[in-house]
Amino acid sequence: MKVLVTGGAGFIGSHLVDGLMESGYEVRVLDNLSAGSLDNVKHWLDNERFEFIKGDMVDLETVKKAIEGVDVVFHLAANPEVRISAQSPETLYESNVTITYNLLEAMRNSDVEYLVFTSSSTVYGDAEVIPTPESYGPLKPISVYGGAKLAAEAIISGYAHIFGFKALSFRLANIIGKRSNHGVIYDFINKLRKNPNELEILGDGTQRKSYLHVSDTVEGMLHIFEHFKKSGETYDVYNLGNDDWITVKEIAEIVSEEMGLSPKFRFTGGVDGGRGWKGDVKLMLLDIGKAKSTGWRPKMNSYEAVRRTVKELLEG
Ligand SMILES: O=c1ccn([C@@H]2O[C@H](COP(=O)(O)OP(=O)(O)O[C@H]3O[C@H](CO)[C@H](O)[C@H](O)[C@H]3O)[C@@H](O)[C@H]2O)c(=O)[nH]1
Repeated sequence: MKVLVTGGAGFIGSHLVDGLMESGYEVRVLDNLSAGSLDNVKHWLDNERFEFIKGDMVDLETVKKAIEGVDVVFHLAANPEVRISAQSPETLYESNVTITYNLLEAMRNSDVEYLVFTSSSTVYGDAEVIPTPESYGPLKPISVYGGAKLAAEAIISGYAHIFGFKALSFRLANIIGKRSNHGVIYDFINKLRKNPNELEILGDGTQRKSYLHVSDTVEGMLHIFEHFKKSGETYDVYNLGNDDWITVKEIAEIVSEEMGLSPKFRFTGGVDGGRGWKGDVKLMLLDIGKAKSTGWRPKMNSYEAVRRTVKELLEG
């Protein structure tokens, strides 16, 4: 079976590539290397089952070429920064909606059977039900990023029903681990390397979210994909996260402890009631009952995943 991973040189994408290669798939990666790095997949470059294409999905012809001969597409290429919603909405639209539309247009006349998409917990906005199940609605994202992910989910479902392929969306919690090059843990480590005496925390530090290690994420995606293939469904959605959650202040404490530091915490206060930035969801915990009903379980909880990630990022 031949698989295309868009964004396969990125953080989650490269770990997924590892999982697929280890399972014996033929894997092609399409990545524009804007945020990803060849370094993340360099250990596969000499493998005859692996192929790398540097290209931008904004160009439809590039996408059409990349899906030639492919049975399954894992679509992970995206700009993951919720925080640029206010400054660069057009970037988020292009890198989440336009390129997904191009992929779907390319798939119309192709033999691709399955599309797996990484959506986000941010589609739920400030959910009134916590833990939030997939059936929660109406969905009111509070960031352009979350809106763009929801738009992408919606057109994927529409194309799947009209053009005869099957599609699966994962609404991911905050995914962390080795090779991540953005996000709260990465930021805290960099800030403390610059100034070990003081740590700036955006918002009021009470933002509480669920974090899932990338190893559990990839295991979940591959496990649930197999389950989905047997289900006969045209389109389905699964939350992927943890059963617990952790505050930003607790993350700051774990990062400081692992670095052997006791910095003074300086809270910026943030916006809109202590959020790090406009559109930052303050409380996020997904109901992962549906994912668990397939037999998948996260091996690390949010606290363990955070500690492990700090160690991994410090090791470099
Ligand atoms: O220097 C910092 C950086 C972040 N934060 C806080 O830490 C929390 C987490 O922020 P991240 O940037 O790590 O992650 P987000 O919650 O914004 O979003 C992440 O998780 C989402 C899903 O839950 C999306 O998938 C998205 O792509 C991914 O970056 C936020 O409340 C933020 O305010 C700080 O206090 N200080």
